[in-house]
Amino acid sequence: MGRKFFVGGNWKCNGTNEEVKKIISTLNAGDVPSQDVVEVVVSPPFVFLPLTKGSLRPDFHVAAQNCWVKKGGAYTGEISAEMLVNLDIPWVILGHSERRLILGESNEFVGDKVAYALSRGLKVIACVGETLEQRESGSTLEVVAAQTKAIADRVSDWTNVVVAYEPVWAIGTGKVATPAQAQEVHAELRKWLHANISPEVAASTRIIYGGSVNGANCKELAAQPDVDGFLVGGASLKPEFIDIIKSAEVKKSA
Ligand SMILES: O=C[C@H](O)COP(=O)(O)O
Repeated sequence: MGRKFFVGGNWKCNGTNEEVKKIISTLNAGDVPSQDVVEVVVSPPFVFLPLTKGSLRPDFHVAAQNCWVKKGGAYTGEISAEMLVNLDIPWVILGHSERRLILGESNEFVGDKVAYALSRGLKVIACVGETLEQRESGSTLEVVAAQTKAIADRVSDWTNVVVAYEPVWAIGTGKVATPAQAQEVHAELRKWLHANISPEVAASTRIIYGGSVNGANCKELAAQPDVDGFLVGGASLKPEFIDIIKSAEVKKSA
């Protein structure tokens, strides 16, 4: 089953109103492959979601960077899945390592969030990935399997899930995983999905890579058989994001 290349841009906690408008106009002017070749989703901070949704080209989609774990209510500072649905925001990023590590989101909490967001009709970019310490101690696969299992325990339909493998040591550090390192973990994750969910889910679920992806390293990473796209942080704020989207062409010609 063909997996459409997926490029997500996670703007994280960056941008002013003016800067966001500038990023959007750069994206809108970008010459990129068609939607048949690549799915593009950008994720501004919550406050810029309406502006982004309202002015972004129609072939690019929008994601929130997080949402609450259950129905909204007395949860000060949170944004519910229902609110995102109400604003017609189709995607949400969940389990980003910055939320796991800085805000203490556990595997189970992330799993609950993924299940709830899917139940409300959102599509989810679910992030997994090991720290440097975990990699150096040889527990990378164990860590990403446990993170994925917590989601799998709560989710039966994977149609609307994209898994983002983001080694924490590569995020925002300029220290990108080598294509071989990324391929190794992606292949293992796919094997895990095959053994623990189904061959169909393993074959159809997109596993994207995140961590210091830029215009210069994206093509080599995209050429790896189990790399189905990217979740881009820093470079998604820059014009080179267009080059990263274009790396989808590598897959087309593969
Ligand atoms: O969500 C995106 C990742 O955290 C990657 O961030 P980065 O491209 O700035 O390393």
